[in-house]
Amino acid sequence: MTSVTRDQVLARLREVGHASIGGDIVSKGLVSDILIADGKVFFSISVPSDLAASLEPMRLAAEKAVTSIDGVQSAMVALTAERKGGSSSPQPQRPAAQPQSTAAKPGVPGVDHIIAVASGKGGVGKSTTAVNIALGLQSLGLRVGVLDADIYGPSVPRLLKATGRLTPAGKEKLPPKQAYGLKVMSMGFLVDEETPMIWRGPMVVSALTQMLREVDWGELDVLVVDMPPGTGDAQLTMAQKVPMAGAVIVSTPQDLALLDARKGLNMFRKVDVPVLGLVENMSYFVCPSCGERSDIFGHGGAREEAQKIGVPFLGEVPLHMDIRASSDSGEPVVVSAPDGPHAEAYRRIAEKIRDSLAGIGEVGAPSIVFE
Ligand SMILES: Nc1ncnc2c1ncn2[C@@H]1O[C@H](COP(=O)(O)OP(=O)(O)OP(=O)(O)O)[C@@H](O)[C@H]1O
Repeated sequence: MTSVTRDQVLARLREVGHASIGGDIVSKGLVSDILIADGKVFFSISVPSDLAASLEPMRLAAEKAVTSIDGVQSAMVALTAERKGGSSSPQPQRPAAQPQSTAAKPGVPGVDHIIAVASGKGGVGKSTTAVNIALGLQSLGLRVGVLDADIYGPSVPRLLKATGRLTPAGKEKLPPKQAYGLKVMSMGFLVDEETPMIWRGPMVVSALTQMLREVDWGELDVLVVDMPPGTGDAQLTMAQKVPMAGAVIVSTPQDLALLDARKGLNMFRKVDVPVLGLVENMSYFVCPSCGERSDIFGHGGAREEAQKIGVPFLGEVPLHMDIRASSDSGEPVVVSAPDGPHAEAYRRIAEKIRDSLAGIGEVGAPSIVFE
């Protein structure tokens, strides 16, 4: 396959412009975050947010121009309001300064509720919790999708045994993969594992908005977004840009993790996304042979923390070999052992989430505009 270069991409993009920006997008310095991986090209065009809707034809023209380069299989282009240059991560717009448009565009047509599953730090079992909650919601009769927004280490493909690649084809919306009845989309389906991490940071917001808008999600009651771990700029920007109905924070009982979880909570509060509650993962350990329970991390911290800060406690999930083994083999415990106690724990959490979503309705979702 012919390898595509950044210069080729820029040369072709010099042919794309719009009267409202007064020239072509390259000369105006509007193109950033160019990522070329395996014949696929991703990049952002920075535009004033109030012009984003009218510049959609320009975005499509840019996509088409790049797709016509020999060796390019597909192009994904995002219009962003971020400035080119500066730090490697997108600069969050402070919520206080950000007007909430009353003429918000619908987030994802056909998707009733988007919920984020987040954690203050990595390795607390956020992705495992996200997929099991998604399956729990599905077992309650809801139509559910999973969007893996953890572009630094997408683990949903492995957790749901949904591997392989997806190739965007021109204007057609990308069909999500299917796993255990869930519709699934992950950056892992689009980008090579070797894609350097340094390229992924700036892509996080544009990649997510593309995965939301350019994937054929169909009709869904709930789309569960597995957020990247942490509470940095990328997460904050994402929480601002995705029209989320609510967030679920996953934490282990360790104090440190709880401090981190509090950061996660504050992040969503800053951008007016309701926190649906806290899940305590790896809450306690039950010895498989003797049945004795050990609170190895100091059990109960999340419940107390939830009470203290006034958010619902959604439930606890034990540290158990079966949860780990089923996750790691791509058969989450809710489907591999649906009658067991762990599946029951996730279903109970899912019930609480379903009930609080019913309370929020569509009216309560923040009106956040895609840029
Ligand atoms: N309740 C549990 N009991 C036993 N193992 C668990 C449990 N929850 C998660 N794990 C295991 O912990 C590891 C990390 O889980 P997972 O990938 O879900 O975490 P994460 O917070 O999403 O991590 P990262 O921040 O790296 O994306 C996995 O091997 C998973 O199987």
